[in-house]
Amino acid sequence: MSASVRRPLPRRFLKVAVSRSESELNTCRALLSSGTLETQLPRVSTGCAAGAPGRAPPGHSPHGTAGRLRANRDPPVRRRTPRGQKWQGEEVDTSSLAEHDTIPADADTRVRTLLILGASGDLTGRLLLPGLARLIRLGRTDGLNLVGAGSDDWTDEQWHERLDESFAVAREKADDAGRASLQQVRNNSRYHFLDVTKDGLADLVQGLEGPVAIYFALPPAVSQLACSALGPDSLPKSTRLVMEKPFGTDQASAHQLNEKLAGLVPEQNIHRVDHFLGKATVFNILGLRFANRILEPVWNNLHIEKVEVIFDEDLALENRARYYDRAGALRDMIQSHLLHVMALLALNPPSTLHERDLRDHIGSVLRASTVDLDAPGSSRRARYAAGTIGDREIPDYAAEPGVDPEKGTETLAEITVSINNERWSGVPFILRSGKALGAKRKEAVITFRPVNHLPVGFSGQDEPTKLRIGFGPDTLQLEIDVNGPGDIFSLDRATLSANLNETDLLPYGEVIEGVLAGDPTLSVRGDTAEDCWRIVEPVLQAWSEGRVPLEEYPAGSEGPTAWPSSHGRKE
Ligand SMILES: NC(=O)C1=CN([C@@H]2O[C@H](COP(=O)(O)OP(=O)(O)OC[C@H]3O[C@@H](n4cnc5c(N)ncnc54)[C@H](OP(=O)(O)O)[C@@H]3O)[C@@H](O)[C@H]2O)C=CC1
Ligand SMILES: O=C1O[C@H](COP(=O)(O)O)[C@@H](O)[C@H](O)[C@H]1O
Repeated sequence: MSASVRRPLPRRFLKVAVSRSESELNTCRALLSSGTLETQLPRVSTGCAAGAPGRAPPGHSPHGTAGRLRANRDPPVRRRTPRGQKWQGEEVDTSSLAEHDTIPADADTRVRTLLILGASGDLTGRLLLPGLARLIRLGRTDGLNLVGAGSDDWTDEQWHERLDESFAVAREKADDAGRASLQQVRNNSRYHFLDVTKDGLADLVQGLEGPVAIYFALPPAVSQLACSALGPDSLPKSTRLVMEKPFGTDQASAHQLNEKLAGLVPEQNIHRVDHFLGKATVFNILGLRFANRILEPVWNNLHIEKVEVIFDEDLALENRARYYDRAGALRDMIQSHLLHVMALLALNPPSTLHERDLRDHIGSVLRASTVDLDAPGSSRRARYAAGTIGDREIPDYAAEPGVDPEKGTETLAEITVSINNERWSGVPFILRSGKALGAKRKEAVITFRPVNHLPVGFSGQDEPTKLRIGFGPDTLQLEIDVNGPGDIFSLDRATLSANLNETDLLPYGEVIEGVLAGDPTLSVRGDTAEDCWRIVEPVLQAWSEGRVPLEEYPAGSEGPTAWPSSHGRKE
């Protein structure tokens, strides 16, 4: 059985609006610093984008939730507001806002210049520039200047060639206006030859039209050196710093880096990138959970047996030995991305999708999370050997150029996380990711507990209800038991399927749009970045001490046969 449903993807950002006069805002700031905020702060307007889990008046929606989400786009209830634009909407009490949530003095905080460091690198060419190009094509970059910099002595012409290459797909799909915008950004863009680990970065930024966003598309160690080379107060406070993953190499170094960055600009202006937060389906977990009445009441340890977040790739090393052989699957994917997906699956309902509410809730889940190393199978690791994926011959990982086999880097990792709170105590969250697997499997699977009592008389297999949220293709599948076929007393399996809608942007485009608008909702907050390291560090320690064996699997297989998660794919 299969039913297909398509409906608009919720637009999901809530903004604190700048609808008060500057003098009122200054009063707010003064009250905040004097500590009298709670009783005296004037109420400022906020708005909720369509699809945020706000309340529609009873009877407002003729079509259930989807209708309500659509209705929310129309005044007078709420209007959809692109990120970074002003919102005139209903009033909410902002008395819980902490200092970092205050509205900046400069009402026009939109980034004017995007400076990409590492302009010749792989990330820039393959992911950043194509993500940006789509934003430009759709007219969502609003007079942005683009500047490239790097340690290659490139001319502007060479940089323009790179832009032409990376903008090509967007240009093909663009209308006349989109093509003109892409051409304008490209023609106006300049390249600077710069070793960012030495002096010169601050001077370059000072010479650009601000606010400037500096995107550190650099090897992590180089990014850290570049930040260390920047003296306190060397950058305008409105500067945005965009830090790629991995953020530090462990909890202590992430903490140090946080301190360093805090000396440069306010936390609100630091964007630690996790591009998974820019994936439509990942964020759609919130729409699914909080805009539908049926899920939240059963979304807890009374009804859920286990939660799996799986990201099996059929890609192998792809010439990334220099980075990957030092990182491995646990750091590359689980620490950097899957813990956040887990947090979105597990967080309590936030009051709004404002970054403060949302990131507080994400932080709270991660603070409660641990890996219990004493539990058997709480962490597993393996490395691929030679094999075949489709018609591709994959060499043994250990024999790949640039790999040091002695490092014992894992290409497949799995950990079981406990979220130690009232809602999730006792429910295992199994996070797994790996390379060179026979088939892509990118999904979260929520397995429900069996019914309390199955009426006697049914025949056949009673299987647990499962909800699968696919992260590419973006799908939703609910696997349930039904009667038949043929015999009404027998049980059979049915799957209700929906294709989830895509957004207009690529994940990196979503991330960049947040940066340009000064909205850190899709960025990892500093404390959370440290917590992600804290969760995995005991595992890394146990592995480095050889307490967990490094297993092997042939490239193209499902992973080690003894791992239960190697067999969970839906046929
Ligand atoms: N590539 C990917 O798919 C992904 C990458 N990332 C992250 O993005 C970041 C960049 O990765 P990636 O693009 O793959 O790395 P690359 O090695 O491909 O590119 C790094 C860039 O940094 C430049 N660079 C190195 N040292 C200096 C310096 N001292 N001053 C100025 N520029 C310098 C390099 O220039 P030169 O070549 O001249 O040395 C190059 O342009 C990393 O943090 C990575 O973890 C995150 C997700 C995916
Ligand atoms: O950050 C990373 O993500 C990719 C997977 O993300 P996707 O958006 O390409 O699906 C992964 O292949 C890579 O190893 C990792 O560094």
